[in-house]
Amino acid sequence: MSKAVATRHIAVDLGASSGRVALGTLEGGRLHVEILHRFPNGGVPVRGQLYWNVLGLWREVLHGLKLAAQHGEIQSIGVNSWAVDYGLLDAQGDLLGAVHHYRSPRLDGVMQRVRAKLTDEAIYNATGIQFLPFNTLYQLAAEPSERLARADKLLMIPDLLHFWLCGVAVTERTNASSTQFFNPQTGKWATELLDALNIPTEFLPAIAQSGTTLGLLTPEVERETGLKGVQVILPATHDTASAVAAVPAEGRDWAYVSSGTWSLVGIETPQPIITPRSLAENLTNEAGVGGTNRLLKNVMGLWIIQQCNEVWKLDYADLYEQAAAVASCSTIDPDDARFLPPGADMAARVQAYCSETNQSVPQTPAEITRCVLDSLAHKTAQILKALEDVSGQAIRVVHVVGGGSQIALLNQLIANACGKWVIAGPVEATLMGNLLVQALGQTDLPTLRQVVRASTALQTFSPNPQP
Ligand SMILES: C[C@H](O)[C@H](O)[C@@H](O)C(=O)CO
Repeated sequence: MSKAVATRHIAVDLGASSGRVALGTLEGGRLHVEILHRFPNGGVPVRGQLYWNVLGLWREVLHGLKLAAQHGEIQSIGVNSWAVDYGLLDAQGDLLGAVHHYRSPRLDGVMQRVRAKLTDEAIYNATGIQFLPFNTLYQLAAEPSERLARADKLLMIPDLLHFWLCGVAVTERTNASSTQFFNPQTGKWATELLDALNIPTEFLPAIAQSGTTLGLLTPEVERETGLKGVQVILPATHDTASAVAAVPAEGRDWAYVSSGTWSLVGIETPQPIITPRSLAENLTNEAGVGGTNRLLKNVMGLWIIQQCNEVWKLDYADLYEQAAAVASCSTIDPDDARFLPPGADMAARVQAYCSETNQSVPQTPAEITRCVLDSLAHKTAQILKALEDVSGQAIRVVHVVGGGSQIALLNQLIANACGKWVIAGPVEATLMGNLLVQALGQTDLPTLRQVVRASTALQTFSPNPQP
């Protein structure tokens, strides 16, 4: 596999709290990643609702591409982001209004209304997706029908940026699978669910696989950035799918935690697992690279601590060091609905949960952080058990990838709670997965993961009772 000639690719990774433009160089079976541009992201509150500033993100992406153009010849570019959110375009290709944020209050009660109309079995059997109030299915159900009637195209966030980059409008499969109106068995949109809710389906684009070449940058983008002859190639556009592709695992007895704002806890299976048991566990089946299935569960993740720290303004490394020094006390269910919306009162919500459940109430930032990390570790252990039961696959090792893999305390707590070895890294799994799918196409995952292993230093945590 080791090619003598280096190839160079650009990955754009848009996360809920920040974005990056990175340059990846693949040479001799190793991938070198250089982050050229970092920028903040977040919800924009307007008149009681929450939106994404996609035009601001686009400006940052263009700036990153200008920097990339100074690095010589580049073969391709691909964009990934969080899932479920979308832009609507009119027949001229112009955005129809602002792009809604999945944590916006417009979704309050919508999932319940849809579930009262369609049975859980009908939705789950067609899609295999975890019931989460922000899934695209419920977002479309919350749209005014006049806005939907004017829409000519629905594009998920990375697909929207690919459209702006090269003028081609498709939906990449890993992101399509997050919507809860994609059927992973047929590989087609589950239009019957939308029909039943009187939601039009004509605006759904064709579904394309990761590794597909969409085309060259438009002349406008070339002029704006100075890049020339760069192909837009679809990575796994759902960030979690890119991260899972870059899990440095071998064999089959492993699970992953893609650890960041969200904690995505799952395993890879050859086929979707859609059974009464997987429905009862509310497990999700999202598409992975190379036709794999990601059987996983969303856990609220580091979001709770991030929101607390918006107020505390502490250095994260110091905060985690202090949290390691305090004793475990109480635990919360991180997926309790109260933790989903943003808010300066997040620490108070954690305290209220502890008080309502008759546990001791953490007081200091270190105690609250410890409580959240302990809770994430316990939740991870519960989900791994459910994944083993539902799939029949034994899990021996847990790979923690993404930004959260740098938190040694959390890795150790996960190892302890699960009684399994944890291998931490790479931190940049999403960028690596994105870049390697561009570089290697629909290659086999073992080859891709071999490159990740050759390019990354990993850390191992053994399960023991000491945090
Ligand atoms: C809504 C979340 O973004 C989504 O469920 C999760 O899979 C993700 O993309 C985390 O970045």
